[in-house]
Amino acid sequence: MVKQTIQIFARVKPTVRKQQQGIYSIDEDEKLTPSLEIIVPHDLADGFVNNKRESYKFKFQRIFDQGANQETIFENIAKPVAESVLAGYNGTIFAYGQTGSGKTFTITGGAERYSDRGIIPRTLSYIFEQLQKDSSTIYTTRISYLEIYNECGYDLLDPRHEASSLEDLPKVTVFEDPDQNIHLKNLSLHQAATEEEALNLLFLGDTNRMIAETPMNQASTRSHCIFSIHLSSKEPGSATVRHAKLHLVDLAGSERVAKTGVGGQLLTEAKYINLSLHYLEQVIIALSEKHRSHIPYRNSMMTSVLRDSLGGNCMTTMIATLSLEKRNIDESISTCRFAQRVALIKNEAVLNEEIDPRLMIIRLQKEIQELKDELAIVTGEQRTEALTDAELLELEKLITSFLEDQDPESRLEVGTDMRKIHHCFHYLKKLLNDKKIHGKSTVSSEIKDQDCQEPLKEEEYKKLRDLLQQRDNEISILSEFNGMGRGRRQRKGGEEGRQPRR
Ligand SMILES: Nc1ncnc2c1ncn2[C@@H]1O[C@H](COP(=O)(O)OP(=O)(O)OP(=O)(O)O)[C@@H](O)[C@H]1O
Repeated sequence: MVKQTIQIFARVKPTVRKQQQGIYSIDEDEKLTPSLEIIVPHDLADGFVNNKRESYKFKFQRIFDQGANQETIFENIAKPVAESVLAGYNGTIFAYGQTGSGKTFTITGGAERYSDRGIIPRTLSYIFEQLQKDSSTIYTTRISYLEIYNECGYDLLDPRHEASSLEDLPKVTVFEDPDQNIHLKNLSLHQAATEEEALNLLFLGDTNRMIAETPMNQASTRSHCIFSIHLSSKEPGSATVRHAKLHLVDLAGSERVAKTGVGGQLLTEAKYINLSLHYLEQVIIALSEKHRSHIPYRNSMMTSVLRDSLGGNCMTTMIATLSLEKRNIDESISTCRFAQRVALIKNEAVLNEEIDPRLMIIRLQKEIQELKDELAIVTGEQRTEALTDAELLELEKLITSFLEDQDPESRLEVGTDMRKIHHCFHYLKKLLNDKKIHGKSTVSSEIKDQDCQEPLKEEEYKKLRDLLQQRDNEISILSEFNGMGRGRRQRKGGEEGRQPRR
């Protein structure tokens, strides 16, 4: 588990007019936590005598001044997050700032020059480069692109997007499972095997993105957009799969409604944007306060979707985009204040590992087969097939000789092969039934008969002994009679040294 507070960075958009200089300064002396000082010009102060503060200082992990290019932003902000995603952790990078401050430029990039590519295309490029290098792991990359417009979710990769108006498209809805995991219904996931495929999905989504114009920004995006890269990885032969999500979030502008000077549809949009940003702020405030048990994630779609990114299982980074011009001072201070609160939020990122049940079954089946093979080696038998006719015949011969063996200690040796043991029982049962039903003479019945003859043998033995005694007597008489007393044999009881004739 990695415990980390949300990392906050500031990026200052290049100003057009030189006169804007002197509004802010960056203190790089404090190397570890540089600070940004915003100076409120005197002419903005209310009235002749006032107690208004003249400057505000805010600390950030790093502050990127006007000269910072897209490569620097990627290397310092996005690359470390992409690396943790490759290692199996969830990551989020979100850009927050007023309209026209450079959120889209930072997250997606500018369309004019290749070097203006933003965090999304550079991250895709970096991730696919790393995946290609690592041949020891199997990776699957899927992309989703969600737009939240007026508090409704839309799938920017829905192929019907171009043909249908926004209202006719199925809305993406949020639902929570019993384990409080958030799922998005109607949001498609597209597999991308290469960087090119992933970039095509980004371009498709950007084309479908809701664009409206306001007097303040001629190409101002009026919706929140979440480009997500879902990365699954597994080692060959392993049933453990790692899942990591990287959300790259371009929030709608945070300017105040009054300042935009819009009405009608655009006013409605601005209200929704302000409301959802207000709910985001509520969540941030609740999270930054200690001992708050309830966090109002459910108030808006955006906070529900970003639930894990805010105070959950995620490594999150915020980029405060600032357009530090005189007229934007208030907005810039407000953006920085928001960032300071965000910096207090602690996240706990864990490795998202799970056992794939499909792979687990395959692994267990393999294990069973291995055990069967092992057992077969131990018993010397192939246990998976039915016994052959030859094996059955052999076994029956073995049973017959066992039954015929008069030695009470004799054993029927069939090994540990359960098929043979079962067959022995069946065969014995069959023999007994045959005897009972048909009175057939069987090996066992013959043995029984032999057992019954035992007393007869004893009788015969007695008879023979008597006969021998009689013969002995006769010989003695004859010897005496013929004067052959020397040849007379000495016998105890007339039986010693003689074997009865059978
Ligand atoms: N760092 C930068 N370098 C050069 N041009 C920039 C930079 N940041 C922003 N711009 C330019 O400023 C204009 C407004 O920027 P962008 O559209 O990114 O703002 P935004 O914050 O996304 O606005 P909105 O909230 O309306 O979506 C664009 O023309 C963009 O190319």
